[in-house]
Amino acid sequence: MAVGVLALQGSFNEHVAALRKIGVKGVEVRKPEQLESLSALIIPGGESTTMAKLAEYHNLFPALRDFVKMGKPVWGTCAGLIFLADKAVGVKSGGQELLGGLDCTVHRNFFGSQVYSFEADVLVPELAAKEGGPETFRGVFIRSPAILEAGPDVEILADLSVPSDKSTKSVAQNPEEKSETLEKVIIAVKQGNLLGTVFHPELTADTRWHSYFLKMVGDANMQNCSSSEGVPDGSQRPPDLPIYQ
Ligand SMILES: NC(=O)CC[C@H](N)C(=O)O
Repeated sequence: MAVGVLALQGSFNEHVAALRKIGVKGVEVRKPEQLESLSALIIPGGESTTMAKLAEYHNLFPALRDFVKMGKPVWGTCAGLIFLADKAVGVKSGGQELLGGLDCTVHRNFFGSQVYSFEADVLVPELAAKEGGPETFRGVFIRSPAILEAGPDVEILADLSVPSDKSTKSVAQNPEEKSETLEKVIIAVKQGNLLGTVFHPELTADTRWHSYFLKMVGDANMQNCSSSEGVPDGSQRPPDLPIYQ
């Protein structure tokens, strides 16, 4: 199985390293034709405006959009999630091109600028159920977006309570702070074969999100095999799944 990692800018090396830890080779993608042989793609965090400009420069938009439309699994982390969303607010003047596909509206810098980056333990029951380990995951939020709205087909995997005045400073300085006026913002979603996390699993030692995505890829491959003509026989077996450690 070949999993691509969009390698225009941002934390693509860290995703490749996380994949290697779970026995999967990540292929750095910089050209449209490289997508043809891939079964899945990770779009890393970084800076979504820059990523869009580079994708435009390398003529990647048509091939990336086709990849999403074909139903191949795609996981966007942070800037990658913004890129994958249908709609983004809080963007630079003049807007920015999005890949689209994920039926969400994201706020590009919901928590504020770099100084308001923070870490917090987030409860992700789905991840714990499928991958085991602790119920929480250490979320690294760097100039993080948040998902403001999600469409009816979007499954919410995790949310985070933040002060309802969106006082980014207090979230950043004390994410565990108890306040009476909290509101929940969505921070991880799944829509069919698309996965989005506003935080950076590739910057932690916990590879459960990568394993979770790889299972989505395995399931998608199985579906492709069983929906192909005839009764599956030995020759139609899905590609071998990665070795989980
Ligand atoms: N860490 C990140 O990926 C930050 C994303 C950033 N808010 C953007 O606009 O792209």
